[in-house]
Amino acid sequence: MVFQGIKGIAFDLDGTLLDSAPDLGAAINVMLTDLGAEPVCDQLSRQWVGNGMPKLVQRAMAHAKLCSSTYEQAFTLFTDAYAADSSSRSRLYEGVAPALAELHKQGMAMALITNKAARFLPSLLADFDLADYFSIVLGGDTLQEKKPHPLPLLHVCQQWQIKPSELLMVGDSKNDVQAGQAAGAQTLGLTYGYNYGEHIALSNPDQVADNLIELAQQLASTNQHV
Ligand SMILES: O=C(O)COP(=O)(O)O
Ligand SMILES: [Mg+2]
Repeated sequence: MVFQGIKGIAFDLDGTLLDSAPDLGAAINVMLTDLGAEPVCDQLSRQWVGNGMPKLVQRAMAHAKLCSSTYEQAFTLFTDAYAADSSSRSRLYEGVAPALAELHKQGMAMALITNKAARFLPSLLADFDLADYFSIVLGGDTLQEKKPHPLPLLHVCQQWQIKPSELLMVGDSKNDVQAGQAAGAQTLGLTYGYNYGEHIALSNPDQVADNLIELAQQLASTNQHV
């Protein structure tokens, strides 16, 4: 990896730190079956994740050919089901826990920038022991814009008083890479998450990796922190 001068890291959540698609898919299936549609498999619904919960519900409804006039009801069914259980089927990806612990030990500033609705974040971060790592947590509905817009990343840079070029955006989706590129940040794309079935290399991040295991060691040797 060739990252230089990194003073802070912004991590994406779904598909990057947390394999949350099984719980998202289960809640989607509650919504679909309650509205009289067939449930879908996890492999399909994970391709709908990435642009926030309203888009996830809309993509599921379009697939099931449900009338858009039932959207409000569908959204409530989905969010109620996800609020009831957002973590029992989800798992941290391999290497995430040791990488975050090592970066934290190094004193690296870390933020979470997800497109997931903010109300679901406190319990998820607690359930997976992530809450202490992030000095800033932004959901998809925290600010006026969400990824791929650069605003959340620029907000983090402003809070930390660092230049965008000193921020590393780490994510699994083209939304993360595009937000990073638009902000002027450095970008790391992960190969294992949810990217609409596309390889993350097609979005041209500065680097591509299969996991986070080596990130902490490499940043420790080449960078200073805020
Ligand atoms: O909620 C989504 O659509 C995706 O969330 P993410 O930004 O953490 O990948
Ligand atoms: Mg993601």
